[in-house]
Amino acid sequence: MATLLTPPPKLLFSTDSRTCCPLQPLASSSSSSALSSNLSFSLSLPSLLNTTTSNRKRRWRRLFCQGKGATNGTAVQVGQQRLLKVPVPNIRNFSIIAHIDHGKSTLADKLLETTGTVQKREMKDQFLDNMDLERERGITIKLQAARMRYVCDGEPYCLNLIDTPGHVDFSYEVSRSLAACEGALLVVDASQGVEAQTLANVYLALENNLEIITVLNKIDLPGAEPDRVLQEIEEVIGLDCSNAILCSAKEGIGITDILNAVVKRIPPPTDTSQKPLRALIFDSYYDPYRGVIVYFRVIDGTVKKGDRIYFMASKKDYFVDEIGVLSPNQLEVDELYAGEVGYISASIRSVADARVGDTITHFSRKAESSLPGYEEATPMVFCGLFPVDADQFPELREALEKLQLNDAALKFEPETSSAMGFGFRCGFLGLLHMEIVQERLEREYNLSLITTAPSVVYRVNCTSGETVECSNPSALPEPGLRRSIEEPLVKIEMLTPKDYIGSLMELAQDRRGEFKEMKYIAENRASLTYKLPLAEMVGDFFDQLKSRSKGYASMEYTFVGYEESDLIKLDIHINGEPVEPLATIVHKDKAYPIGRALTQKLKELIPRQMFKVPIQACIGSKVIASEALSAIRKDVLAKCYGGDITRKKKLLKKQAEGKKRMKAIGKVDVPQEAFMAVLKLEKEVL
Ligand SMILES: Nc1nc2c(ncn2[C@@H]2O[C@H](COP(=O)(O)OP(=O)(O)OP(=O)(O)O)[C@@H](O)[C@H]2O)c(=O)[nH]1
Repeated sequence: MATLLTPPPKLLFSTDSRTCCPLQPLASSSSSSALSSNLSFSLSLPSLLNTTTSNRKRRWRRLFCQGKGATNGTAVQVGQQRLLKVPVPNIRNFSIIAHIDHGKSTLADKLLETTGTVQKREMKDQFLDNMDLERERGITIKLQAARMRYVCDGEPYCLNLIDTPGHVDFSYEVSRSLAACEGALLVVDASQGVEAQTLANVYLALENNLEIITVLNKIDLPGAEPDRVLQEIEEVIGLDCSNAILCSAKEGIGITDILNAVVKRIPPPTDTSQKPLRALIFDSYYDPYRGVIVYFRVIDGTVKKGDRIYFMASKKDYFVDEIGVLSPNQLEVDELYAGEVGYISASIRSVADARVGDTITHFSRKAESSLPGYEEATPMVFCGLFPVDADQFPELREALEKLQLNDAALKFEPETSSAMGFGFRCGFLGLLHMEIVQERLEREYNLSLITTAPSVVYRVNCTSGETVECSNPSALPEPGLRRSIEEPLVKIEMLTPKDYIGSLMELAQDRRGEFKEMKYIAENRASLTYKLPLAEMVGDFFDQLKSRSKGYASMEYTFVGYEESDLIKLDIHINGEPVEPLATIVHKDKAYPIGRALTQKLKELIPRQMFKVPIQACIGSKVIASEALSAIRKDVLAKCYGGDITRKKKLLKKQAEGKKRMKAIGKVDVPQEAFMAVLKLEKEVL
């Protein structure tokens, strides 16, 4: 067994990136059939390190046996370059763009399978969706890339596929991965047609001057209407659909047509290997053994192992420890050239140092300018995270620090709350990002958490002329110190069948939406555009949109800036004392209904005390809603049956005085369930 665990001969892999496809078993001739055979040796050392020992043994054994079989006569000539040359004109870099659930990941899987990049027995659904969470939710959260080999008209090609996340929260990542490509497959569900994110993603692709190949997916479904949907694409997006490809990713129909179209219609990268290095980072993740692994596309120049590289936005420099391609497992090579896609490991400590969109260049021969489009991650949605068990605070800190290594967009700072103890105020890109982080904390780090209602970042213009950003109502400057408050706004586009237009307009108007435009994009479908405060959207807007349209409407939003608004801080006082964790920033017009709902809910949830407890919603010192929790009363008259009335009055007076004293010194403990229930209510009402 020990022999099986010795590393495989490195010669099994070519070390020239231009010829970096793994060695192929040498069939009787070097014909294209040999070239198109499956990648038997697509394992790299790093990918093996990521597997369990028994898995590793099994994989080594397979590799070893295959290698042995090969040297025994039929297949591989180890050590000689018997490999496919892939010159730059034979490289195609493309991405798949689609609305959520239109079949992007399924199609990516089929492409990998058809090109033999992943063998059928290794195939599990959504191969590129690595995280458990992604598989369970059926959505792509992190980007993945894969290098495929395909022979078209006897000519071998290297196709680099970059899978993109489909959710609006990650549109920056989508835009960067598109910037790394020359073309894109636009996948549209033949039964559903154009949806909000189809449009948003197409616009991103057009901005990046990509060649777009239209693919109608799910034509196997009985409800598929390819002709109608093609017409819709032509009318709404303005793309010529005469050469659109009909496909069923599930049934494997039309997959070779797609691969041929990628080769024939998407232009190859331009060969700018002589220029100083410029490589665009389109993804990065943290590996506990090797530090950050950066996925990038070389735009100009070349990069090789041992080079000293420089990140132009983070201004940090590193030596390249390892460089390779993704096939889709990491496969080490010596050098990568302009036009190619690969990964680098350079002992980088945190993904924040190698952010998506940053440009890699050589330390000694820096490029004149960085690649355009880099943006810092700005969290848009904030919430407080508190451990249910206060002892878990250090674990929560550690878990957040670890997650942050892998997620440059996650921001957090410690927060203390009288009701919930020690916790963190965390910033996220959007609601899905927030849910993912919460779920990963609970699942991967075994923490049980209380989450406060999500809020947004307000800009407070103070009387001193200073502007402060505030995401926490309790940190809002006093009314006397602030001149105005600005809130973030988004432009939201909803695509809906015409039957639900009224109901969605009502929803947007209820949420302080400002109507912008309505257009019919097809006979039965309309697009509604509103300008809406982000704070109104972070609640249950998306759920409401789905339930009011029976699931048929879709939406997409973009941040459009800050605007001054009539916002106030709504405080909750219990027994005359303000309870900070229950304070919220709300629009003046909504303060009354929210105040009423909160006080009523608290009345139900706080246990009765020995004295009367007023529960009030206040704006500054003005009470706008009030409820009273009646006191638990001991029947002090029980024992004086038939007694004199003055005796009874005396007893009642004494009781009333006692209660008054109790009230003055009494403290009401608001139970944790009350906080949680109120936070839930806040999410619903806001
Ligand atoms: N009938 C049928 N179902 C399909 C086809 N392609 C995908 N599906 C199904 O559609 C659902 C969504 O597919 P995914 O590949 O996860 O969609 P996606 O676009 O990657 O979704 P996100 O990662 O969330 O953006 C899955 O249940 C697939 O099995 C197809 O050609 N025919």
